[in-house]
Amino acid sequence: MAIHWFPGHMNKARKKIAEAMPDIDLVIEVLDARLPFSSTNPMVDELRSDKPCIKILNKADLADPAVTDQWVKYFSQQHNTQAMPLVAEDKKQVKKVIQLCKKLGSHRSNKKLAIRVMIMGIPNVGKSTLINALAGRQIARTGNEPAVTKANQMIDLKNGIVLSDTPGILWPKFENELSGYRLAASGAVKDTAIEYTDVALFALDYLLQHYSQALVSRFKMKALPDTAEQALNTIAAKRGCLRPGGIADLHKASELALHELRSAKIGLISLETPAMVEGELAELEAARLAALEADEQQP
Ligand SMILES: Nc1nc2c(ncn2[C@@H]2O[C@H](COP(=O)(O)OP(=O)(O)OP(=O)(O)O)[C@@H](O)[C@H]2O)c(=O)[nH]1
Repeated sequence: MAIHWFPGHMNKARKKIAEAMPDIDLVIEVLDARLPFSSTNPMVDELRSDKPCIKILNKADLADPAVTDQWVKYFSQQHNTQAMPLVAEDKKQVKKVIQLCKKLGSHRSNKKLAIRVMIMGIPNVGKSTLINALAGRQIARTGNEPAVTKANQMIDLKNGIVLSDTPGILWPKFENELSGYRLAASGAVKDTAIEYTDVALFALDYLLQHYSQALVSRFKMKALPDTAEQALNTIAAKRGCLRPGGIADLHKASELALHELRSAKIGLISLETPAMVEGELAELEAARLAALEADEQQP
């Protein structure tokens, strides 16, 4: 089941979070380590205001560790923010999250009270998996389809932490077209949002630029393809994705390539770096200013 984020839904989610926030001591934002910028929603920082926040780069087992390090440094520079990579089912790592929650909540005047934590994030980043791991038992349902977390659960972990569940679900933002493609490539948004083959071509183009050796070796390519189209055709040929008459079945090859990307079979791949995202944001801002200027010059 997928959430369709109509403006009504968005306003309702936002209102619920805003109402719950005064009773929250600490926000945990769960991000996808492969695309920490595209899997965030700026509303998290807006709604938490000056409350401390732990940004969890979840699914770190699928991401490029060197790039994840860059993201941890990037987020750690933000106001009242700590960042850490995580594999949500790794008990040792989850213990560290609990310790960090307690440390950040130690400013509370009454130290006997449990720290009240809200877990926030877009669908499918691993919020429920993390909640279950923090609790040490099955509390929230998990699934690889977006939007299974149920509303309004208060969970006493009996370890000094009380979790407020749902109001934390936000929608991915699509202001930046590239973010939309990255979300689709990672499987975070339903494939129907953008044409499947387009997503695969986007991903292959990115892999050719940043992880070409991993791509060549996974699909046993004889030479580095010049273009994403060529790469997709090679994958179709190598993996027998053919239609009657020996024509390449590009839809099937796209499905296969994306599946292997998402399950890290091609390698540990991050879809964006802080430098890349900052460059894109600067370009967007320049385009916005140019459009404003052009508007002003209209008679
Ligand atoms: N590889 C990997 N997969 C993970 C990790 N954490 C969660 N997942 C998987 O990601 C999928 C989504 O996890 P959920 O915990 O259901 O995500 P959610 O954010 O609660 O999703 P909604 O309920 O839609 O808001 C599931 O298939 C999980 O098994 C992780 O650290 N690594």
